[in-house]
Amino acid sequence: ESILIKGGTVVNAEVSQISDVFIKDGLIEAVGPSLKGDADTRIINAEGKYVMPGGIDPHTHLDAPMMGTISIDDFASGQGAALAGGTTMNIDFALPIQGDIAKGFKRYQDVSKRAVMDYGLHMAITDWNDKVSSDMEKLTKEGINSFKFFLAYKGAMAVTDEQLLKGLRRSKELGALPMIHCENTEGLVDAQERTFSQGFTGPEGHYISRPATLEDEGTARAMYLAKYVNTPIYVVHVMSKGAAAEIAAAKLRGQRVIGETIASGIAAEEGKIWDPDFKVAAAFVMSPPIRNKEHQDGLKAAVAGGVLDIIATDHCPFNSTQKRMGIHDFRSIPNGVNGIEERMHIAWDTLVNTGKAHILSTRQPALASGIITPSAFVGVTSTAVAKAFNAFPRKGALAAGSDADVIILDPKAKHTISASTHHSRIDTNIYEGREVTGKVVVTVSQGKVVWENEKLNVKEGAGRFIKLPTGGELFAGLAEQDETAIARAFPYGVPGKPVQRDLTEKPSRDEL
Ligand SMILES: NC(=O)NCCC(=O)O
Ligand SMILES: [Zn+2]
Ligand SMILES: [Zn+2]
Repeated sequence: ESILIKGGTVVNAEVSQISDVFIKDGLIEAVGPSLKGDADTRIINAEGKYVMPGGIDPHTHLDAPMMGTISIDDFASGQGAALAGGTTMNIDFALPIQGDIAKGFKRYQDVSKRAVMDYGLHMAITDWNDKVSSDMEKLTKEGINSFKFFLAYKGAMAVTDEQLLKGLRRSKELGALPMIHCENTEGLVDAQERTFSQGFTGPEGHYISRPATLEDEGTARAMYLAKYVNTPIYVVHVMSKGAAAEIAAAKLRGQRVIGETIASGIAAEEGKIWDPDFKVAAAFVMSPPIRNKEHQDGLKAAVAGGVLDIIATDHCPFNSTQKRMGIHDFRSIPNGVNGIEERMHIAWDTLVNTGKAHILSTRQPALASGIITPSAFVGVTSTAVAKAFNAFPRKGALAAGSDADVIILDPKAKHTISASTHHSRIDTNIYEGREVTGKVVVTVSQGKVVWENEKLNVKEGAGRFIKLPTGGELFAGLAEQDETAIARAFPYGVPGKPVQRDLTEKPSRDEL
């Protein structure tokens, strides 16, 4: 089976130019001008459209057991939604079973059998003991190269600083990337109790009890601990401008930090969590919370300026019946919003659709209003993810030899996002009624057209588990030592050796 996409503007993270793309047997065979196919090649005309690597969403929770229920999209429905929105690979967060990561991995091997597109897995670490530590190594051999730590959800998934430090050290030893949900665990509990006792029991209580300061602190702390251990680190779902500023500061002091924001963080309508209709308000409950325009503008500027490297979704959908578990107490509303289908459109409409972007070549700090180019769009939605998790250039590139995960986006096509037409199983949509310009009209996954003419054509089980290797550029040249070792090497006395002192002489009473 082969496909020739002709005459589109082919966009990679570094460059875009009018070109053809020839796809054969699941791979990109050639990218260049005036390509010819085989006798039976299907030809798709892409003139006036953008041809881009399929999106990679590194932050999803499909079939995820959380807060006493399970997220409503499984691998089939969630990935179907992804493909309809131009995302051709996701990296999902596998969760342990009662702290046991080996058991958790087995569960995800099972539930992911329904996959309709390629996927990878991260593993969350919610407890610390010798078995977790040794199972981490086993999982890296199975194709997991990242471990997630939550500094929130006390009493459930949260880790202490002590556990985090051990986890950071072990991750580094294995060449695996630690990913952190950054909030101040104890501060949240304090704020939730105070908020609830003041009578804010509804969804707005969730927002009130998660001030940006607690996210900013968690972000700074996680990054300083990563600096201390001297490991690369990935900050998930940055939702506050202060947290983005902390990431900028860490990058400036030379840390290897990858900052991720999410579609809802930059573009969900602010204030909806105060809606008098519980169903509407509860749909917006996620952590850290969706913040106001000031934060959203700060996050967009951080993306445009290269402080935040990736736009993901944190797609963790719960139906309105599931959200009602917290009807009397916001602390019991399952946390999570939709986004896997909307991300590419929301990011394009929010960050590229200005007209001005097309004449600018790269991301520049000067674009502080949050405008990015089509190339930068590909960077933050696909290539940077592939690079962070060592899947590049198999994924995240339109180049000979890469997997044929390709999308065609029509920059003129408009559509209105709605729960009545989306492909996720969730019965609400936080972008309900929003019109976006720029639409993915064709999605090619593993060399096959799976989305065209508004129709999905997918097969359960077709998705492959992409094993992600450890190490790579993020770890290259990284000193093995943590900061105590660096201090030990300080050039006084004999470098690296404890100082020899005469300890026989006791101090006199007067000296004491
Ligand atoms: N973000 C959220 O509210 N739900 C999913 C779990 C997480 O990423 O914290
Ligand atoms: Zn999180
Ligand atoms: Zn998440």
